[in-house]
Amino acid sequence: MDVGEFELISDVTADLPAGDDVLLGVGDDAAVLRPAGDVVVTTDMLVDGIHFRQNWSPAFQIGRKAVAVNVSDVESMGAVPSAIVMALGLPAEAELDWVRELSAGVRDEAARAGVSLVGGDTARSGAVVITVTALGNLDGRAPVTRSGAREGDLVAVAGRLGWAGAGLTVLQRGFGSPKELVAEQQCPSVPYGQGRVASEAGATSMVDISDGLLADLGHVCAASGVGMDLATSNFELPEAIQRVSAATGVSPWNFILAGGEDHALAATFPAGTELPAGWRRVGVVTGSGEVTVDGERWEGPRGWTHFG
Ligand SMILES: Nc1ncnc2c1ncn2[C@@H]1O[C@H](COP(=O)(O)OP(=O)(O)O)[C@@H](O)[C@H]1O
Ligand SMILES: Cc1ncc(C[n+]2csc(CCOP(=O)(O)OP(=O)(O)O)c2C)c(N)n1
Ligand SMILES: [Mg+2]
Ligand SMILES: [Mg+2]
Ligand SMILES: [Mg+2]
Repeated sequence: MDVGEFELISDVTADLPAGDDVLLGVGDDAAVLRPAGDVVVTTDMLVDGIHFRQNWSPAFQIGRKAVAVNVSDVESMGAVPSAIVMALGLPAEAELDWVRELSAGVRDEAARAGVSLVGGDTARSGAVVITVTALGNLDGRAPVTRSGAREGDLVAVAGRLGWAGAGLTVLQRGFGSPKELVAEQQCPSVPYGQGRVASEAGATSMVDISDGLLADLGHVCAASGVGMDLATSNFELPEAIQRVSAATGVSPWNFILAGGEDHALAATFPAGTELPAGWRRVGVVTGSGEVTVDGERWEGPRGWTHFG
C-alpha cells in the first residue's frame, strides 16, 4: 500500500455521519456515547479464507458483511443498535482502492443498520482480518437472552434461511449463480429492527443464526434447559435453493437447517402469541433437551464449527 497509516485512517474515517448516541466520534483516544439505558456490546471478526474469500466477494460486500454479522448479535438481544468500532488488519500488499471499497461497504451497511462508526484500529497483519464491535441500547427493556425459552413456547424465525449456505456451496463449486444466493453469502440481509419488535411482542429467548439454525437453537436449548421440535412444513423452500439442491445433490434441508450465515433471528414466544409481521412459526419448545425435526432425531449436519 502506497499510503501511510494515518493517511489510510483519514481515508477510512473521512466525514463519518454521527448518530444521536454519539457525543464524540472518531479522532480521540476513545469515542464517547450517550446510551439511553443499559448497553449491549458484542464482537465478531471476519478472517480472509475463513469467513470470506476475496475472489468470491467484492470488498464492498465484505465491508457490509463485517457490520451485518455484528449488528445481528445486537438485534438478537432485543436491543436497538447504536454504534460500531472496527479493527482492520491489512497485509502490506493490500490495495488502497480495495480498502476504500471495503470502507464504502462498511458505511453502506452501517447506514442500513442505523449505527455510527465511532472508532477502531488499523494495523499490518498477515491476512485481512476485520473485527467489528457493535453496541446497542436496551432503553430500559430486559435483554432477550438464550436462557428464557420455556416448554410450550412457540419457535419463530424472522429473515431468510438457507440462502447464504446455498450461496457458499455455489461459490465453492466455482459458480456465480443463482445470484440471489451468492449475494446472501457475500452479505446477509439482516432483518434490522426485528430484534426490538420481538422483544416488544414478548419473546422469551432469541438468537441470531450464524452457525446454523439447529446449532444455534441448540445453544438456546442448552441455556434454557429445554428441547425444540421443528416442522419442515413450516419453512419456505425457495426455488433457487431447490435448484442448487437438484444440481449438487445436497438436501435443501442441509442449507435451511444447518447452512448458517443468514443472520436470521430465531426467537421463542409464549404459546398463543400473535406473531408480529415478519415472523414465521417454525416449531415448538419441548422438554426433550434436544432439537428434533418433524419429531425425529436429525441425522444430518447441524451447523458450522471453527474447530473440531
Ligand atoms: N475469545 C473470546 N473471549 C471472550 N468471550 C468469547 C470469546 N469468544 C467467544 N466468546 C463469547 O462466547 C459466546 C459464544 O460466542 P459465539 O458463538 O461467537 O457467539 P455468536 O455466535 O453469537 O457470535 C459469546 O458470549 C461470546 O461473547
Ligand atoms: C471462505 C469461506 N469458507 C467457509 C465459510 C462458511 N462459514 C465461515 S464462518 C461460518 C459460521 C459463522 O461464523 P462465526 O465466526 O462462527 O460467527 P459467530 O457464530 O461467532 O457469529 C460459516 C458458515 C465462509 N463464509 N467462507
Ligand atoms: Mg461470535
Ligand atoms: Mg455472531
Ligand atoms: Mg449470535
